[in-house]
Amino acid sequence: MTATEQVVLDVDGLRMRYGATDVLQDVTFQARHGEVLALLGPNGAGKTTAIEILEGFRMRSAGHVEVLGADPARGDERWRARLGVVLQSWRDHGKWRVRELLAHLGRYYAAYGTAAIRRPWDADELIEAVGLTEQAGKKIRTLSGGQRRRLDVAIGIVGRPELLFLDEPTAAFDPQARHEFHDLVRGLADGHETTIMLTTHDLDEAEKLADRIVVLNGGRIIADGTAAELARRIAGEDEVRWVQGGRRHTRRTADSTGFVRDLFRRHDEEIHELEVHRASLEQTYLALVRQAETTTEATR
Ligand SMILES: Nc1ncnc2c1ncn2[C@@H]1O[C@H](COP(=O)(O)OP(=O)(O)OP(=O)(O)O)[C@@H](O)[C@H]1O
Repeated sequence: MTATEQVVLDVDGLRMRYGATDVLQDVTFQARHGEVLALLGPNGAGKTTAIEILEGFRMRSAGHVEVLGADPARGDERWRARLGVVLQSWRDHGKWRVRELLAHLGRYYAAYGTAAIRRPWDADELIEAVGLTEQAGKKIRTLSGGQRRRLDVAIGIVGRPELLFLDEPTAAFDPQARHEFHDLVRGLADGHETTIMLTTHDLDEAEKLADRIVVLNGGRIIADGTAAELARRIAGEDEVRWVQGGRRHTRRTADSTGFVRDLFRRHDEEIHELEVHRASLEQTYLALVRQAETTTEATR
C-alpha cells in the first residue's frame, strides 16, 4: 500500500446519543493520507460532536472509529502526539513571547520524534511558516486577532502532526491573512503530507482547500465527494464556453474534462477563451440541505 492509499480516519456507523436524542446517526466516512477533508453543515448538525469523538475528547455511543490506526477512546500519549488540534483562540500565557511559547510547547513532542518525522518543528521555521516572523519576540497579549489565530495554528502544528483538526480556522482573518492561511494549509497537505480535517461555514474556503467535502445535516451524512461531484449531483451538468472561428459556443455536459480533452484533440489551436463553469459549492450546499430537510419532513 502506498502512503497516499493509507486510511488515516475510518468512521463506520458512528452514533452519538444524548438522552433519547441521536445527534449523530450512522455516520460513515474515511480520509486518506494527505487529504484535506472539509466537514460542512448547519448549526447544530453535529460537526463539533463528531470531531471531538475523533480527537478522543468525547465517548461515542456506538460504531467503529479508527484514527491513525487506533480507537480514539483508547488513544495513549504517543498516539495523541501524532495529532494536532486547533480550537478556539489561545487566551492563556499572555505574558509569554511567541517564540518562547512555541519552543516551550514543542519540547513535549521531542520524545515522540521518529526517523521519518523529526519532532518538534523548529520554532523559528514554524514562525516563518505561519507568517509571524515580525512578531516572534512579542508578548502574546499584544498580537492582533488574526496574528493570534496564526499562533493558534502554530501551536496546533508544532508537534508536526500527521493528522490536523481545524475548527473554523479563518473566522477572524482579513482577506490577505485568509489567503496566506490557505497557502499554509495546502502546503501542509501537499508538502508535509499532513491529513487535515476542517470545519468551516465559509464555503469558498471549503471549495478552495478541500479535496473532499462531507456534509452533515441533522446528525446524518447527506453528501460526501469532491466539490465537483457534489455540484454534479445537484446541477447535473457543467457548462463549457469557448470561442472558435470568431464565434462563441456553449455546451452543457456531465463530463467537462472529457469534453474539453476531445475539443482540443479535434480543434486544438482554433479554441480560445475556454471557460468551464459548475454550480458554486454554496449553491450546491444550500440545495443539498434543502433537499435533505424536505425528505426528513416528508418522512415525519
Ligand atoms: N453535551 C451535550 N448534551 C446534550 N446535547 C448536546 C451536547 N453537546 C451537543 N449537543 C447537541 O448536539 C447537537 C449537535 O451539536 P454540535 O455542537 O456537534 O453541532 P455543530 O454542527 O458543531 O454546530 P455549530 O455549527 O453551531 O458549531 C446539537 O443539537 C446540540 O444541542
